[in-house]
Amino acid sequence: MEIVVFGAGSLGSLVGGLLARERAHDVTLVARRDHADAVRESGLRVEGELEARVDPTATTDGRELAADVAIVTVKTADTAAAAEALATGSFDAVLSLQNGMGNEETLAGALDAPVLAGTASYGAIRREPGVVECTGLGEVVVGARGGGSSHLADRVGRTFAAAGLETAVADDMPRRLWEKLAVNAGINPITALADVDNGAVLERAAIEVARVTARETARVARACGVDLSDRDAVAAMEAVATDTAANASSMRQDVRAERRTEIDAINGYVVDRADERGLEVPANRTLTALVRSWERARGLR
Ligand SMILES: NC(=O)C1=CN([C@@H]2O[C@H](COP(=O)(O)OP(=O)(O)OC[C@H]3O[C@@H](n4cnc5c(N)ncnc54)[C@H](OP(=O)(O)O)[C@@H]3O)[C@@H](O)[C@H]2O)C=CC1
Ligand SMILES: CC(C)(CO)C(=O)C(=O)O
Repeated sequence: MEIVVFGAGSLGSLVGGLLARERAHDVTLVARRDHADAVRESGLRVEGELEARVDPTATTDGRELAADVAIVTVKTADTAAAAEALATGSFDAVLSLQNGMGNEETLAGALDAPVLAGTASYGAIRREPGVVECTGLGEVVVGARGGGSSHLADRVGRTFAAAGLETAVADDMPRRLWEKLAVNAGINPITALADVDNGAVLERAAIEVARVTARETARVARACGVDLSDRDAVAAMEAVATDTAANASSMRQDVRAERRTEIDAINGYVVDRADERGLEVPANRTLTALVRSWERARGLR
């Protein structure tokens, strides 16, 4: 398969690197200049939980590309710009592996190609130009963004699995996206604001905040017509906090690097959907306000 990875930073370099192993697929990374130059000069090194040395094509120009599938791995604030660039190209399918909500809608609004939904629970950090570390093994889940079966999702899922990525094809993507949202809503802002590893969310008072946040998210999901119980949302959040106990969440990494976070697409999304339906979500509202204050104070919004 010909595969474009748009936004090859941490996750995109890991997924693109794994797909390029043994030249299984023809992978093009769309990356920033330093990373693209390093990959062109010396290839891409995957280290950590998985190891590989691969030679994908690398470019800084995401316009007018063509491939079987484009995988979008930019941060949520960059999705609209990614969609605009991808709209100049030609793809059989476009797949978002981003966290947060609204990415698929943004992509679908700008693109003629069908847009698939996805989640990734692999952990990745781009350590230096040309080098990405896999900080945790996980799974990629792909499926039709509205739920149901999809031949395209089956094809993309088979491609990922054949390249050795742990992959599932799901017919309940709306529920899975809301469950992942509950996980990120519970873990990310707490770890970012308290500057702690994911495992600390399970301790003392933090766990109550994380549980309430996940429950509120599940209630809003149900109001949006998605069958996610409070119990499943809390269980998913606690399982991920346990499995990734030693990880620094992506929002904590953003705060440490003084970058704008994905709060708008995570807790902020829960607040917006709750407001539309007259629901109270005080934990999500408080966490959103705190992270936004931090961003505002640094001129990031
Ligand atoms: N990292 C992880 O372990 C996981 C991440 N995710 C999700 O995946 C998404 C990506 O996260 P992550 O990989 O950590 O983020 P990164 O910031 O590491 O990667 C995104 C990369 O895309 C680059 N980029 C943005 N726009 C363009 C463009 N137009 N052309 C070329 N490059 C571009 C960014 O550059 P710049 O920074 O200069 O803008 C950055 O290098 C997020 O939604 C995150 O929540 C999900 C699961 C795990
Ligand atoms: C699953 C989790 C919480 C892992 O750190 C994540 O998705 C993130 O950090 O954004």
